[in-house]
Amino acid sequence: MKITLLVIGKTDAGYFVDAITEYQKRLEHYIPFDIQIIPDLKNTKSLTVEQQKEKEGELILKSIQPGDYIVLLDEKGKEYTSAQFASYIEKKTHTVSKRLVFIIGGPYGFSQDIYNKANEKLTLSRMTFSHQMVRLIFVEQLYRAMTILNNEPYHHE
Ligand SMILES: C[S@@+](CC[C@H](N)C(=O)[O-])C[C@H]1O[C@@H](n2cnc3c(N)ncnc32)[C@H](O)[C@@H]1O
Repeated sequence: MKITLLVIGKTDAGYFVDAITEYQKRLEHYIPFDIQIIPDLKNTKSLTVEQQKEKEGELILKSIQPGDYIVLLDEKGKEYTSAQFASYIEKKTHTVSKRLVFIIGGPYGFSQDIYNKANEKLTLSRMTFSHQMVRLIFVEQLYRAMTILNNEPYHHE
C-alpha cells in the first residue's frame, strides 16, 4: 500500500514547507508516501464559493486513480486518538492494495461530488484548521502512527 496526501495549491509559507519536508523525510523510512499537489485555481474572484468547490472537485477527480481508497480530511469526519489512528493505518495495509489517498479540501471545503466519491471522512479535531496547517498536522500524525506501530519512543500515552 502507498499513502498519498492530495492537496490543493502549493504550501505557501516557508515555515510550513520546512516542517512538512522534515516529516516527509522521516516517513520515507517507514512507508511509501507522497504529497500530490493540485495547482490552485486561477481567477477565483469571478467564481462563487459553489463554483470554486465544483472546479476544485473536478481537478480532484482527475487525480484519483482506479482502486484508490479515498479518505477526506474533514472536520465532520470520524475522530481517532493517535493510537487508534496507528491501528487504522495498520488495518488499511491489509485491506488496501493500491493507494490510500487522504484529501485536504480547498478554502471552502469539498464539493458534493467529492463527498459522494469518498470512502470515509476523518477529522483531526472538531476545530477547523487552515488547509495549509492541516498538511503539517496530518504528516506529523502519520509519522506518529508509524512510530507507534514500530514501538519507538516518540509517542507517550
Ligand atoms: C479551511 S478548511 C475548510 C473548512 C470549511 N468549514 C468548509 O468545509 O467549508 C480547508 C480544509 O482543511 C481540512 N480541515 C480543516 N480542519 C480540519 C480538521 N479539523 N480535520 C480534518 N481536516 C480539516 C479539510 O480538508 C477542509 O476541507
